[in-house]
Amino acid sequence: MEAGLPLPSSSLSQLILTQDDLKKIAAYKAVEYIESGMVLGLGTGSTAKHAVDRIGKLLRQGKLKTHEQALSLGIPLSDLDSHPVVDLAIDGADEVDPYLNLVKGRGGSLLREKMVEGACKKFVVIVDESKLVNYIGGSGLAMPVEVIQFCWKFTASRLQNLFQESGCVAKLRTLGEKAEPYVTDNGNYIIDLYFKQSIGDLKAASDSILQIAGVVEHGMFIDMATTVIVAGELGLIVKNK
Ligand SMILES: O=C[C@H](O)[C@H](O)[C@H](O)COP(=O)(O)O
Repeated sequence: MEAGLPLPSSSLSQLILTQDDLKKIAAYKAVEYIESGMVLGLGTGSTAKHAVDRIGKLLRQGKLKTHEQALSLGIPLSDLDSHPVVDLAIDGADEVDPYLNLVKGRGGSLLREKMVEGACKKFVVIVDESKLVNYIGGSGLAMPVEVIQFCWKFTASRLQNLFQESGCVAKLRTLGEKAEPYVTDNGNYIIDLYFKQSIGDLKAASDSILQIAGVVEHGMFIDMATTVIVAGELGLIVKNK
């Protein structure tokens, strides 16, 4: 589907939609939350990309206005040093649980996103319905932990031991045939944790992970999302905290 604007929810079931179409529909819906002059936090990934494209287009059309010089897409860039309070962040996620807790970072970005999204007044998450899980880790896919390179095997083993009861397996994230370690935009490695069962209390799990020296940050975004927009075959669902 060539989506210009998202279709009304009732129309979605009459079309064959790809996963990328659903991501675009969720992203365009989130852009409706933006007002001129807001300080925005924009994430990375295939879903957030649609939101960034849409914002760029609206700026170029003059439908959203800013007071600053436009950069490549017409979106002026800043950082938390200059704008410590962000009005609205829009970003994708890898998992969303029923309480709107998230897993992020399967694309390699979690630390900077957590800093920005932790500083925002509203955090709107955009996902297609494949991202919904019953519990964090429930997809069977990775929960990433960013660690410093020094003695990463030691850190990985401590992480795995922490969640032994949940059948945790910790793996260094690698790239390509040579299996070179993936290096984050902060120069760190990522240890991906795979769980066979729920890890239970997420806050307690978070605290335990962060207490390990060598851990920089993890990909659980607990109690941070204020709204989650889910696009599925049957339409759009907006879940609010
Ligand atoms: O590491 C990447 C970010 O956390 C992304 O927001 C997350 O992986 C979701 O990406 P996508 O929208 O491509 O599924």
